[in-house]
Amino acid sequence: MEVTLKFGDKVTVADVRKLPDMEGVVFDRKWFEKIKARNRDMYYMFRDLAKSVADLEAIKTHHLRYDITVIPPGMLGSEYTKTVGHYHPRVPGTDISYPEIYQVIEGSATYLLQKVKYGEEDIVLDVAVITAEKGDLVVVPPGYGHVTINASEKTLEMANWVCRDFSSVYEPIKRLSGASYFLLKDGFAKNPLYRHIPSIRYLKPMTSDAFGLGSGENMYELIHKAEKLRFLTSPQDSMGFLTGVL
Ligand SMILES: O=P(O)(O)OC[C@H]1O[C@](O)(CO)[C@@H](O)[C@@H]1O
Repeated sequence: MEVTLKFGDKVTVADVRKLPDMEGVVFDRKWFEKIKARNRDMYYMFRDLAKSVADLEAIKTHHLRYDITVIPPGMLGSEYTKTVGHYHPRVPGTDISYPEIYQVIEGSATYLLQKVKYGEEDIVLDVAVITAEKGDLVVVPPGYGHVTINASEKTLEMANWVCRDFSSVYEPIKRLSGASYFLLKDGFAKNPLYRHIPSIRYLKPMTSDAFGLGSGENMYELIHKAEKLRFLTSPQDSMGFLTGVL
């Protein structure tokens, strides 16, 4: 059965990540092998949303994309449900990778952000964990891979703005069977396949006023102040801001 979202006047059909898509990134492998054939839905991605034709034009002109992702609560065996996780490629002609910004619309999200040594993805230089609630914002700065975990009992609905000109990079996280930490019922557990993992830095999310939004205002509205999203498409011009977000 199709899962849909009405945004503006348009109804969008979800891209669905199913349990077999989590192959290789789940902590509890025994559980995964037993259950993967069930092919159950894990999360729903509604990509490239816009409230009007004019907004979509503006979004495309600024090389942006606005997505909503819905992650129902649940367990992957002993691990909390999560996204597969990925990195972003570098902006052409630079050594800076594309950043991203998330906002929680409903529920609670645990964002795990990790920076690895260039060319040695099993050596982690920094790990930050940010728990965000409704209205909170989290910027994924250049150089950080990210996984979103729903460690709550409610459905998580979150939005992201990101540059529309690239595809995410999945291979390093898949090859290492997940991110550097897994969130289990009794806390974070290190992924033994990484050679070096630092302790987690627990950080706070940004609030909407950091981007000139009203309290709890949806960051979709930033399309009407698109200069505030320029750091997503030309991060090399906003490194002062981006190096200070974590
Ligand atoms: O690509 P993954 O790791 O499954 O994560 C999905 C999320 O990433 C995005 O592609 C944005 O980075 C969203 O559409 C979605 O929230």
